[in-house]
Amino acid sequence: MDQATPAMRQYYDAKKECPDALVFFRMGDFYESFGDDAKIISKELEITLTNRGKSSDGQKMPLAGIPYHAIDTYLPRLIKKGYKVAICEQLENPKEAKGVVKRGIVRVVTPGTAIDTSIITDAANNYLMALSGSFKDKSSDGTESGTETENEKSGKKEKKEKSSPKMEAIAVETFGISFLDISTGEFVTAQFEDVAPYEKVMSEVAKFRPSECILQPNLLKNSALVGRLFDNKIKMDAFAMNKTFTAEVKLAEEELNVQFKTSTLDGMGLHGNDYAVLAAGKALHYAHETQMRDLEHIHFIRTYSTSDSMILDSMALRNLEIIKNVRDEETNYALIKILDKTKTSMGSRLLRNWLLRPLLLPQSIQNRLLAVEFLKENNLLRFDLRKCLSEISDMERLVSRMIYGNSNARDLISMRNSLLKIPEIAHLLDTNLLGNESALMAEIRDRLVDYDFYEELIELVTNAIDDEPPLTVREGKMIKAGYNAELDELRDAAGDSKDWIAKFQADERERTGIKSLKVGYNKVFGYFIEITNSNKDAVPENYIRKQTMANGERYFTPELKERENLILSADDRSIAIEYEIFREITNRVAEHARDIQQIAQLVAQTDVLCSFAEVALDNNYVCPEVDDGFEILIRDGRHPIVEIAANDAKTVKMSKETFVPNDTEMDCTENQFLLITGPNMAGKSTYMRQVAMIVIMAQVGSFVPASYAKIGIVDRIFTRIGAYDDLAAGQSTFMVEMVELSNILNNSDERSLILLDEIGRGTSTYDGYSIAKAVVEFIHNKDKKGIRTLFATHYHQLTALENKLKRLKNFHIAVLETGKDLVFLRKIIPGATDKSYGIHVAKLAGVPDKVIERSSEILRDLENESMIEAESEGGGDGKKKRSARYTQLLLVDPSADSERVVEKIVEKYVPDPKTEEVKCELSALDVDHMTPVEALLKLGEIKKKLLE
Ligand SMILES: Nc1ncnc2c1ncn2[C@@H]1O[C@H](COP(=O)(O)OP(=O)(O)OP(=O)(O)O)[C@@H](O)[C@H]1O
Repeated sequence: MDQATPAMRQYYDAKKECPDALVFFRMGDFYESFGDDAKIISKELEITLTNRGKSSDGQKMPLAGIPYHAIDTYLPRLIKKGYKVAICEQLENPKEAKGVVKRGIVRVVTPGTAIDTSIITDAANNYLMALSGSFKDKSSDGTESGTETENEKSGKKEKKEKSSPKMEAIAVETFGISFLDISTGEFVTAQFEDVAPYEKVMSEVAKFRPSECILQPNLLKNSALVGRLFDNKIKMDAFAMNKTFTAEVKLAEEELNVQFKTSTLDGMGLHGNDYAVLAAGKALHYAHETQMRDLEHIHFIRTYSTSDSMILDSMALRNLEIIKNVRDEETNYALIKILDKTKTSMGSRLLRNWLLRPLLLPQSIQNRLLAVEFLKENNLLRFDLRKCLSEISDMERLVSRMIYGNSNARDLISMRNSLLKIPEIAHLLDTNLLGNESALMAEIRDRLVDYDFYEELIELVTNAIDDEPPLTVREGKMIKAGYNAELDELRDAAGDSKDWIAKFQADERERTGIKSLKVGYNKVFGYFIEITNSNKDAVPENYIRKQTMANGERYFTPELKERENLILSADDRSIAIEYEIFREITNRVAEHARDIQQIAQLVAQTDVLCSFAEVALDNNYVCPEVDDGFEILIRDGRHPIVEIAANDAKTVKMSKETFVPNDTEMDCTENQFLLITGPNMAGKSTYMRQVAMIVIMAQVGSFVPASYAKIGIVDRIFTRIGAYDDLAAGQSTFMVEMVELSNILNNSDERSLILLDEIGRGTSTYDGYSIAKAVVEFIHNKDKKGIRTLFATHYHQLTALENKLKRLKNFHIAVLETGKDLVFLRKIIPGATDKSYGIHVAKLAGVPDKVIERSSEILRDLENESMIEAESEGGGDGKKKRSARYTQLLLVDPSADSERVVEKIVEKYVPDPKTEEVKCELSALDVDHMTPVEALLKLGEIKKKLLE
């Protein structure tokens, strides 16, 4: 290292300071990296690896360099792959004692702290997650391997949850979790106790979708937890715990107090919640460490609890396709995509937050619903509001960029234009709110009216910044004429200089007689006189050669050089002044960060509510009634996604059937447990999901796809749908099913809504059936009031339970057998069915005929042998009973609506005897051997027959 250049030494100093980061070292117009960093960068970015200088052991150093202006292209590629990058620049004080340019780390970029627009997407938050906790590892010797906890007795108690046996091996006793989005300033924290880590942590991860997680070191021993975080592509690292737990908590508390300018965290609901404090403190510390500046826009931390809103765990989010669809994990055909017609990124982010946290208080839900109703009814207002909203930029992120010093003059213009719209929105609301149509919209209006600071900012930016400023601050020409006297003088001088140059060119042409003589300028050579080769003989003696070209020479004169110095120093000076003014203005805006963030939230709310109104109109949704009761009444309910997908398919002329609406009637008395049977592909899962989605939409404050809906508050939705394994946690498909089931059985109560789809199908028929039956009985009898449950099954014998369990009702999805074909009616009707038509569906799916025929044969044998004995209730001949019940279900006793559908389908599909006869006659004709007259006579005969 002795032979290393000063630059190289500085590089290694930076590396020491940030050993886990790839260091990008600014050298002139390039960022360079050396050694192992260079090798990684060259490989990941596919750029050439060269060698430079010598390291301490005399070897050449690998070097990788990227042009500094290309950093925005290359950096995101590394960050998205999970790397941490330290950027080294020339520091403010450029000269060291011996005239060496001093460079050092100016910022560190990591996946969870990136603010660059090239890395993060507008419509989503970018969260850093911090996780602290103690856990008992009972899987080995039964000793606790977590941190010693002096404060375990303290803290807010979450709803106690029982962990499943498998989970106990890694049961967390207490943990703190914090999420920080430094691009918007959003900061939240929570503490949970006595929970199974998978469910709680993973459901928070599913909601916040952090890009990076810093963990208390002991948690890294929890391989199942780490495995799941890894599966979610989250960059993980341990945070430092250099002192005892108590001392670290104290430090975290101090850091938070300094940030929020408080002396105690009590007012923030953090008192005694040591793990939450530790997680929040570490997240904030990490943000400071990477950003290396004050983070004034983080001025508040919200302590939350999972019981503040409906609990939607990772399974519910996945199974109900709330944020992403199951097929390709994208937002297409996910509920969020259908509800999100927002005009601003802030609105889009808020909508996501609302959707992940449906409300529990009927009054708060009612407030949102009334606002949606008001906006839906006032078409002109909604149109005008949405027009205003579409002109508002992402104020949250703009103000953050100003705080980070990452903004440009265009950001100031965007901020000004956005602020200009605020009084317009307030005015629109004011003139349209005549009475008490919507308390929420009135509150938004009143709060918007209260702000007046922005008038001054609007004026400042309007007076100072050009309406179409350049992209980069250092290009100059962003400050308007007349704003700064010195700048105006310098610009005048530059203008004079232009005249001077023009005159100089004219004079020289005359003096030399060279008509093509030209005075030009470029960044490398400055001002020059260009003479073509054919005129070189006429060049005067006082011209000094500067550069040789292919077709001529470039010269300068002492006089031209003197003018050049004058012009360039004036340019430098004016750029410096412009930059100074720009900094002053962005600082002024940043001083109002807090107010701007609050305005941004009000704008976001207006945007989401307008979006709900728009969606309700477009899709014919209705306003649900929401109350504290236990009823769920839905008339003509539709699945919001399948309905849209069906319509989309129709518009592109793919044959997709029209969605068939269905009713739902649930309560905690007679219709607490709906046991749904029906053939494969009939629509059982779709129906169950649609009920849950309507409940979620209603509690979010959105209108719902139905003609009427009344929802008794649900505080948690449990789903057990579909089959998949969790190899990271060492669990088979059936094990996953049972772990989820145990979570449901242990933690559901009368306020829950449970969706169970084909419980027990992952094991032998006998085991599966036994489990399914026991589960039905358990849930039915669990709470005094009963738990609202939708249970789909192919174990038809379970339907006999209707006679035993008073709150259980059988329903089935009707189908119609027409000869060999099966028509899906998609209509749920009371009663049970006992056929799955699995072989029909297999045939539809293209399973070879041989297999289909053989399956039918086996099925016949099995039915004859009665492989699974029918429940003894009812007795009699199973087969006979089955077909009798089936016919009865289709043709007798369906609800009025069902009747209509059945009639329609029968009309369409059941063959008319007359038509059948004609068909037979037609197919028997040998047209090749008929004369035209015979054919015409036959046609007349057929026509007559049909008209009879
Ligand atoms: N009400 C409906 N209207 C129109 N199409 C529907 C309706 N319900 C379901 N479908 C269509 O039927 C398909 C199958 O539905 P679903 O998966 O709910 O059936 P299932 O009864 O749960 O089947 P399985 O028992 O095989 O799991 C859906 O993908 C959807 O396209």
